[in-house]
Amino acid sequence: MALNLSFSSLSMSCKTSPPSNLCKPSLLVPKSGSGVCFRTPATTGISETFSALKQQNKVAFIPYITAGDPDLQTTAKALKVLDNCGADVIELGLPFFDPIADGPVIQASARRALKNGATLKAITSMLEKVTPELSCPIALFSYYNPIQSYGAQTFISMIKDCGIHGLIVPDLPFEESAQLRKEALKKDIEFTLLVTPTTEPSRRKAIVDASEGFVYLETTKPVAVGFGISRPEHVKQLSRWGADGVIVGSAIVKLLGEAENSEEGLRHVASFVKALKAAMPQNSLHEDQDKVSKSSLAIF
Ligand SMILES: O=P(O)(O)OC[C@@H](O)[C@@H](O)c1c[nH]c2ccccc12
Repeated sequence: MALNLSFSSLSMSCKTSPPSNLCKPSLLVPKSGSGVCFRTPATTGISETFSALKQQNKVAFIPYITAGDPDLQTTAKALKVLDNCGADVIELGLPFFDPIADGPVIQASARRALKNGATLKAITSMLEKVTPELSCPIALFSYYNPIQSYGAQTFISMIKDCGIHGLIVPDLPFEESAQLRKEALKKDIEFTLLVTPTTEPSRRKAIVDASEGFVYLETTKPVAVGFGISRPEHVKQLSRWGADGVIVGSAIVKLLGEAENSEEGLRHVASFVKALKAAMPQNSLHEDQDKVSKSSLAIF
C-alpha cells in the first residue's frame, strides 16, 4: 500500500477541555468533581495496550517524536501532551548523528537535538521524572551504534530504569539481534521488529515470530502501520483497512521543530493529535471495515 501517510493546545488545554473520545476508557480515572480526563500511570506494556484496545475494537494511535528536539524540556512537555491527547504508545527517537533509516524531517530533528545536547544520559534523566506521570508506554527508537557503545546490558538497564517499555532498532538486522533481544527479554523490554513489503517471506516469518509488542502482516500479533501518515483521512482509512495501530512521526516532528517557539509547537501538536484521534473510528472498526485483508497492508 503506497500510503504516504504520519499535531494540541498544551497539555493544560487538553486536560481542561477533554473530548471524551480522547482517553482510553479503560484507563479513565474520573477525578471527583472536576470532570477532568486523567489517566493512570503506565503500568501496562505495549502488547497489553494493544490487547486492551483490540478487545474494544480500537486502533492504537502511536505518535513519534525525537528526544531533545528542540530541547529536553519541550520533549518532557510534549510527552505529556501526547499522552493527554490520546496516544496509546509513544515512539521516542534517540537522536543519532547518522540516522540512515529516517526521512529528512526526522534527520533534521535529530541534528537539532544533538546540537542542543540530547545525550542518552540527559534523555534518561528527563524520562525518569516524566514517565511516572504518563499513562501510555514508550517504545524507544535507537540506532545500534549507541547501544553497542554502552554495551547491550548497560543500555537495556538504563532504558528500563527510566521507565521505557519497548525498543526498536531500525538498523539492526534481525539475524544479528539475538543477543540484544535476550538482554531486553531479561528486563521485560519488548523488542519490536520491522518488516517491509519487500521482506522475503521466510525471513518475514522469523521476524514476525520474534517480534514483541507489535509488527505487521499475516500474524496474530498487532499490526502497526507507519510512514507518511499525516492527515485525519489517512488514519481513518488505515483503521478501516484493519490496521491495529497507526504511527505518525514526521508530521508531528515538523510541528514541534518548525514552530516559532516551544509553546506554539506544543499547541499545534495538541490540536493536530486531537484531530487525528477524532478521525479514528471508535468501536466501529469491524462493522465499518473496508474489504481489504491485512495481508495487503504493507508497511512497518
Ligand atoms: O515519519 P513518518 O512518515 O510519519 O513515519 C513514521 C516513522 O518516521 C517513525 O516510525 C520512525 C522514526 N524513525 C524510524 C526509523 C525507521 C523506521 C521508522 C521510523
